[in-house]
Amino acid sequence: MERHVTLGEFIIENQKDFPYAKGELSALLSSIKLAGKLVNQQINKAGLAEILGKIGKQNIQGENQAKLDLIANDIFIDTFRNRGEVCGLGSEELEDFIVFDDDIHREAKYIVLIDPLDGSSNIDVDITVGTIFSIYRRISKEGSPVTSEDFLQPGRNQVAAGYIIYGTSTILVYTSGNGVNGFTFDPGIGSFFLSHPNIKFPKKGNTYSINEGNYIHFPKGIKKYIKWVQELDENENRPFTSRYTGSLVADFHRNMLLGGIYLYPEGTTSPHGKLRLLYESNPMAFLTEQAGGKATDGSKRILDITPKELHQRVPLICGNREMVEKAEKFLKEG
Ligand SMILES: O=P(O)(O)OC[C@H]1O[C@](O)(COP(=O)(O)O)[C@@H](O)[C@@H]1O
Ligand SMILES: [Mg+2]
Ligand SMILES: [Mg+2]
Repeated sequence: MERHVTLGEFIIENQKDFPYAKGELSALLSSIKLAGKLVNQQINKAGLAEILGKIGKQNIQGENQAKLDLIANDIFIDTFRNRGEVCGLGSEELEDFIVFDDDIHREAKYIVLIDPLDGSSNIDVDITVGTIFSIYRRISKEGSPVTSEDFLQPGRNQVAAGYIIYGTSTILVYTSGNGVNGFTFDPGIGSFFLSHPNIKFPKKGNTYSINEGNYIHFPKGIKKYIKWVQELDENENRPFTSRYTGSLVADFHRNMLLGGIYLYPEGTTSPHGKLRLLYESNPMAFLTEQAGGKATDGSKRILDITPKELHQRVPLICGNREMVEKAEKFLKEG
């Protein structure tokens, strides 16, 4: 019988990829695995536990926070606070960075940025949502105060990134710079098992994911790209298929497995698009590149953008390399 590898075993087995590793990154990935299980449990019973709906308050982005946004946020903060791998955290649901300033955490090496619940508009209608995470090694010396510089590193410095998708099944997908792997949660056993080894974008894709409801606000190049994907050309498998769920994690996961492109461009009403660089675009860009795809803001590599603030937004175009380059070409021509 084929041996099913658990996520825990896989993390330990792959620790050897990190010459300086003393196990903290492995422990941190295990903390994320634990928090993911706790969030999954809440989501699965959301309709029964009166944790659907909004809390009647807005987060720093001006979005009405869902109860599950905060529940997921608290689960991750408590998990990191109770374990010693993280010295600082940034979250979509928190106005500012959190620094865990106590004897244990002050010596910790890692900074984590999270989108505790991605696709919040889909929570109450039972459509797939997710959690997105991004991990950096701090720049400041262990034991010294954590600075904003530790948080505002370019995406290319990420040591690991991934997401947990709470869909038909719950899957944790991550990279630590050595390919992308996916692990499916078996609720009967309570463990994640390797189900999607070494994920790569298929050679060709023919799915595009964009909120066409914003069409009038899009730059000319994006409007032209949408027209182009909808034209008939059997050689190029066009027209492409449109798929957009309103959950970045869900659209990204599908496009990475089946081939496709996700676009959230800038627009007249949102000059920098909607998605946040630190806890949405950077982790997805790291995964994209590790799976053989491309991720840009329309011209610049996402991972080379130097962040200026925690909730900074950037346009995101990511997916099959060929498809992204086509969109960039239309944008350049304008
Ligand atoms: O409704 P819109 O404007 O198309 O935005 C949908 C996009 O916004 C997001 O919901 C933003 O993420 P949050 O739900 O974490 O705020 C993405 O998941 C999704 O792709
Ligand atoms: Mg999000
Ligand atoms: Mg969110």
